[in-house]
This record gives sequence, structure tokens and C-alpha cells, in this order.
Amino acid sequence: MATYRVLVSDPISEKGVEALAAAPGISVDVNTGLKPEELLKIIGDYHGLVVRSETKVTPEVLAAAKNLKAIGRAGVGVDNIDRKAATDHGVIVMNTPTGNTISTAEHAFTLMLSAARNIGPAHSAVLKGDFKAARKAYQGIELNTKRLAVLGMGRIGTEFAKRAQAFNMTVVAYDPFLTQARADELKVELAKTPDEALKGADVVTLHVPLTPETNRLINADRLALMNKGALVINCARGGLVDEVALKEAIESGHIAGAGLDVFEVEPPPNDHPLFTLNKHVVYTPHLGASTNEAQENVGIQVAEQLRDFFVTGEIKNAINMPSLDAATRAAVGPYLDLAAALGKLLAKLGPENPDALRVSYHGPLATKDTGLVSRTALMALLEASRPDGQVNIVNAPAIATQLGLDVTESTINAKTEFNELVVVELKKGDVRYRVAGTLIGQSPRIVEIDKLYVDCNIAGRFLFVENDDRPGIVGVIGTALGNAGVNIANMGLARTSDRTRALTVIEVDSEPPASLLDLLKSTPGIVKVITLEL
Ligand SMILES: NC(=O)C1=CN([C@@H]2O[C@H](COP(=O)(O)OP(=O)(O)OC[C@H]3O[C@@H](n4cnc5c(N)ncnc54)[C@H](O)[C@@H]3O)[C@@H](O)[C@H]2O)C=CC1
Ligand SMILES: O=C(O)C(=O)COP(=O)(O)O
Repeated sequence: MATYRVLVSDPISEKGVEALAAAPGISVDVNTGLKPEELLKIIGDYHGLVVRSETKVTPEVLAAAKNLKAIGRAGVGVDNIDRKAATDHGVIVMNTPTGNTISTAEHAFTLMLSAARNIGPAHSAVLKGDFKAARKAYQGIELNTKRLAVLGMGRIGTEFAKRAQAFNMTVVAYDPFLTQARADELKVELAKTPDEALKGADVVTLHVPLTPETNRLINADRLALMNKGALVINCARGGLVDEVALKEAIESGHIAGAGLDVFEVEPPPNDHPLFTLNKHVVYTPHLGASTNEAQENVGIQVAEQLRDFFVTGEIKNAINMPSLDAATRAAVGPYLDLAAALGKLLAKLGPENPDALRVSYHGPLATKDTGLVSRTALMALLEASRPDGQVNIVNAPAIATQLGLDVTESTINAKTEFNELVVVELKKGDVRYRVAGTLIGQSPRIVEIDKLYVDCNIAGRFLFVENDDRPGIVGVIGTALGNAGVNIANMGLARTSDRTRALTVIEVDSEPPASLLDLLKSTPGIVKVITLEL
């Protein structure tokens, strides 16, 4: 059995490491706190990498990671992993989206309470002996009846909102994916824009991923929309807030304070502009997910996901390709093999340098999750012209884009002779070349090659002979194969209804010698001879 080496480069729970190490064929090295140059040196030895937020998986790391197949993020945010570079290098990136939801919501809520009641500076004052002065200085804010804006109403935002409602706060939420029905169900006001949510808010809490679109989501203009004396809570990512604008807004008195678990640069420098403020502010060092429970959840989840990926090929919580759980895999598994054969067939028979690949699904299959089936056809098509290992299921779409190959997937409801049918078509200018396949029982079969109906295995050695449709040709082919000592395993004939084209598909038991191919090619009535191993 192949051995996969996995590097755990950020601290995860012991149980997670144990679960991974116990998997057959997987060996684990825990090596945390590596400097970037140290990671670059060793990453080439590993097939899997487990990270939290500290390891930066840069394009340089991915370029050096010659054997890397999968990165598991024990947590939610994947902004420390260069997604494009991972995809281009064919590395699957998975996170564990649910394991730290409650802990992070609780931590963000703690920050809100702490900022409202000056817990941070008051605690320091007590330790410094300023008890009396602190009683005067640190009068707080009550949260009861205050208006809370939640930006990002996903898993954590929703849990935060529920807790705020228990504190009798009015919740307004902005999230581009939040429907009115869901907002009604959660009893929150639905804002159409971030500005609408922030206008008149007493507290804002952020629960969105950091992306180019959400970078500096909270800026000076948006802070100005909030009520005087408002609080800013950020337990998502530092880059979501313009830290200088926040400092100025707190200094001006418009914003009363903040609770921040995350910073634009982590760890933040000691002279960070926000650290000179001491009222209504509370900071924690990215602790949102740091509870025993959350770490055990995400540590075990990431271990199981990587184990399943390496051992069974199951793909769960991938952010750069469609997931493939065991049930879906069972449902579409035979179609993956069929798609690979169709892609390979097209690479050999279809036009070179095609403009477009179209994969269409007929029958009940059209209602299933076929994303991976299409990717498999594309991968097999591209693999034929690229050396081993350059193309895989993760990077195939990116390579197609680089090549200018337009890939589309469609579902077609028109009836065919087959219950379900996968059609894969290559297009170059006006030329179209299509092949199709189906499942007979659970057995994948190729049933159409360039509009000729065939019945052909998806694996084996084949001779495709295009010939005139006239008596005697099959006999000539059979005799030539027999004389060359090539045994016929299966043979099928197909022709167009007007009998202008005919195809003989022969599955053979051994590689046809070049002399046999030359003989067939020079035989009158034979137009084309192609050999192919599927
Ligand atoms: N401080 C910490 O230790 C932790 C921080 N996090 C951060 O919290 C973030 C949220 O986590 P989850 O709630 O689990 O993720 P989620 O995916 O369940 O929710 C994110 C929500 O943000 C929404 N969204 C995306 N762009 C938006 C925009 N421009 N404006 C408003 N909403 C937008 C999405 O539609 C989604 O509903 C993560 O991306 C991560 O960065 C997560 C866990 C721990
Ligand atoms: O899950 C997340 O997004 C987090 O930010 C948690 O980060 P951490 O795993 O504690 O470095």
C-alpha cells in the first residue's frame, strides 16, 4: 500500500494526530512553528498538510510541494492558503466548517460583553492598584434593547444573533445569501446592504470570510453610519476592519470601543496604533476557536477528512472542487470510470486543439450531482497530451482555462434509447466530434462514437477501423489479425443509416504490431485505423 506522509504544521488536538496516524498507509509528522524557509525546505516530502491559521501556504510553498495532494485546515478560514496556487498545482483544500462555530460565537459574544463593560482595562487597573479610580473611569454600556448589526449571517453569525436575542437586543443582519424567509425564521431584520445594517446600529459584529471583496469592509464611512457610542466586535479576520479608521473613530468618541480577536497582521506589532487606547477595548490573540471542545472537533474532523481522501478518495468540505461523499461516490462512481474512458477516447479521436468541451447528461442522471463526472472527462482529455501527474481532478478546470478550452455542462431532458446517457463532445470551429456512454446494469459501456452506435467496454485494447460498408471487409480484417497472432476478444460493427460510413470496433488481447496496422491501412476499403488502450 502506498504510504502518504502528512505534515501537521500548526498545533491540532492530540486525538486528531492519533486518528490520522492510525489510518492505514499514512504516516504523520508534527512539526509546528516552522519558519517559512524551513517549511519550503521540507514540504516537498509530504503528500498531505494540516494547518490552522498560522502556517502561510503561499504560492512559493505550493510550488515547492511537488508531492502534495491535499491540505486540511483544522478550522474555517482559509485566507492563509493561496487557493488559486493550490488549485493550479492540483492540491485539494478542505476545511472543517462546523467544529468551531459555537466556540467562536461564544468568544465573539464574550468580546461584546467585555467591551461593553470595560473588562480589559478594568482588570489591568485592579492589578495596578487603581481600584477606586477604575470604578469611576470604567462605567459601561447596557446591551438590553440595543441595536446589533450582524455582518455575515452564516454559522457563527447566526449563533451570535441567537445569543443577542436572549439579551433582548434587536438584530439586523446583512448577508448576500440571507433570504427573507430565513431572516423571518431567525426573527432578524434583513438589511439589503452593509450600510443599511450599520445605520443606527449600537454594535456591529463581523462574521464574514476575508476575501478581496470583504477587505476593509468596515471603514471610516461605515463607522460614521453607526450610532455615537457604538461598539465594533471582530472575531472573524483583522483585514475586515480598517484599523487606523477604527482607532480614529474611537479617539473621536464616535465609536465607544471594540472587542478584537483578530488583527490585520498577526501577531500584531507591539506599537500597533490600537494598543494606545485603553477604554472600552479588549483584545485577545486569535482565540475564537481555542477551546478544548472546538479543537477536538476540528482536529478529529480534519484527520478523518484527510484519511478518507487518501484511503477511499472521498472528498469532504473541499473549497476548490465539488465534494464527493461516500453516498454520491456510490451513485456516480461508475460514471466517473465511464467519463474517464470517454475523455480518453475523445483525446484520440476528436479534433486537436479544440475550442470547447461539452458534457451533457440525459435521463435521471441529469438530476444528480455530476460536477465531478464532467471534471473527470476533462481530466482524461487533458491527461492524454500531458505527462503523468501534471493534470488532476483539482487543476483540470484551471488548465482548461489556460488553454482557452471552454468547458460546459448541460442537462438534456430529451429521451434517448438509453435510460441515462453521458455525451461528451469536442468542438473546433465547425467540427464537432461526440462520444457517449451509459450504464448497462452497473457496467459502464461506450455506446456511441461520432454518431455511430457501438457497444464497447470502457477498458481494454482496441482497434477502431473506419471502412467502406461493403461485403468482405470484416473477413479481411479478421484474417489479418489472425495472421498477426492477435486474438479478438470482442468485435462490433456500426454504420450510418445511409451506409456512407462504417466503423468496426475490435477489442484485442494483445498490442497489434505496426506491420498489421500498415497492412490494414493499405487495404482497399479501409479508410482509417486507430489503436487505443482505454
Ligand atoms: N477568530 C477565530 O478564531 C475564528 C474566526 N473565524 C472566521 O469567521 C468567519 C465566518 O465563519 P462561519 O460563520 O463558520 O462561516 P460561514 O461560511 O458559515 O459564514 C460566512 C457568511 O458570510 C457571508 N458573506 C460572505 N461575504 C459577505 C459579505 N460581503 N457581507 C456579508 N456577508 C458575507 C456568507 O454568505 C456566509 O453566510 C470565517 O470565515 C473565519 O474567517 C472562524 C472560526 C474561528
Ligand atoms: O477557524 C478559523 O477560521 C480560525 O480563525 C481559527 O483559527 P485557529 O485555528 O485558532 O488558528
